[in-house]
Amino acid sequence: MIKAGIIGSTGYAGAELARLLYQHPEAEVVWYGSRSYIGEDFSSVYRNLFRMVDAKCLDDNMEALAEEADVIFTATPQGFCASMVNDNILSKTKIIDLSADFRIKDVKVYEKWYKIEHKSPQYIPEAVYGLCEINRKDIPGARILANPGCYTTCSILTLYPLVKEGLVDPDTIIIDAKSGTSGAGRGAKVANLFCEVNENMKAYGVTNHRHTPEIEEQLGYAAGREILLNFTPHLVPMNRGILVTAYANLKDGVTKEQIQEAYEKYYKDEYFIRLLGHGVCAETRWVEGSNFVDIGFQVDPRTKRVVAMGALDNVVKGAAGQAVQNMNLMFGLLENTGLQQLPMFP
Ligand SMILES: NC(=O)C1=CN([C@@H]2O[C@H](COP(=O)(O)OP(=O)(O)OC[C@H]3O[C@@H](n4cnc5c(N)ncnc54)[C@H](OP(=O)(O)O)[C@@H]3O)[C@@H](O)[C@H]2O)C=CC1
Ligand SMILES: CC(=O)N[C@@H](CCC(=O)OP(=O)(O)O)C(=O)O
Repeated sequence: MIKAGIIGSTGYAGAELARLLYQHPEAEVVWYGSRSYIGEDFSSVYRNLFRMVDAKCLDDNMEALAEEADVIFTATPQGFCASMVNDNILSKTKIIDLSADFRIKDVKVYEKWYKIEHKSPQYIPEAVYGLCEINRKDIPGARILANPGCYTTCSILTLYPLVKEGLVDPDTIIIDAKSGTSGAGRGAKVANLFCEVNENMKAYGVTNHRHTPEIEEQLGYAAGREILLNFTPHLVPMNRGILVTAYANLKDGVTKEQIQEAYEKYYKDEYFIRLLGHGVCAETRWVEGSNFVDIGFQVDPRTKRVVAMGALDNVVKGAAGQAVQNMNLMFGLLENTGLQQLPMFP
């Protein structure tokens, strides 16, 4: 059994990790880390796991946890993992970080967009960006695994084959994305109060959302050069779900058949990517609670653009599910072990 510790287990991403790992046949949680609930029953905070999890919340002492765990998940705010990681911890355990601390290779870019000083830039070069469908071969050997963001996972997977195959002009990409409110975490914030979110929709982070450089970096690797794009997130009154609608100019003569072929080339054998085909719109309700990403597209012959659409559950494939998928790869398990939950509906 893989012994797993969760730092930040009482947040939305951490609690989803607890749910998924409870159902995982090859892993057990040995540490439910928290900051505000130390000493309280984990299942009194998350009663969906009442009578399932019989454990008290512990602190966030990663040194002590490293003695017990084969892998530590840090489902904590930006900056926490980078401020804690050290050689001693890494000599004893692996880290899967759900924050952005090790996602961006250029520390100056991280510090500019996140507006915090990176406390351990020496570990950035070795960290592996854990977008399994694209970086699978690098994941098994990782000591520090940077789990991609929720918007970024959906945006990159939706556009990757089109950029990699040179079917679109990468300088024309516009990503319009929507997220359910759990994407903002459990911490109390006025902007996330019921009356602020319910019956409302709004864009935020326009031209400056911190996921922009992460998407640009990864799609830049696919394009073979630096790219700039527009990414506009929106908050919508749902609990879970990310929907990406991405636009790009097609290169001359590119057909919908070529686009379909590109998606199939990269994803036809991917368990977690469901290709919907031309003319089918991805919907968040069909992936809720699962680790699936649904991708559809439509070519507009009038404007010579493609509109590509992706949907995922932000706390599953966008966070905890992808983190477990990465753990499976790091420990030599089948990638979908413990991750075969079907989407729930209604
Ligand atoms: N929510 C989502 O959809 C996604 C989240 N992520 C990332 O996952 C991480 C966690 O996000 P999320 O679960 O939404 O956040 P939450 O605010 O819901 O939870 C944060 C967790 O971290 C703990 N925590 C808060 N501040 C500190 C601190 N200073 N030191 C140590 N622990 C602290 C909290 O403890 P306590 O509850 O005890 O106060 C809680 O367990 C973030 O980096 C986020 O960017 C990534 C993809 C998607
Ligand atoms: C709805 C909402 O507020 N979403 C968060 C992003 C989700 C997240 O947790 O960020 P990472 O994926 O980078 O870890 C935001 O826009 O800041």
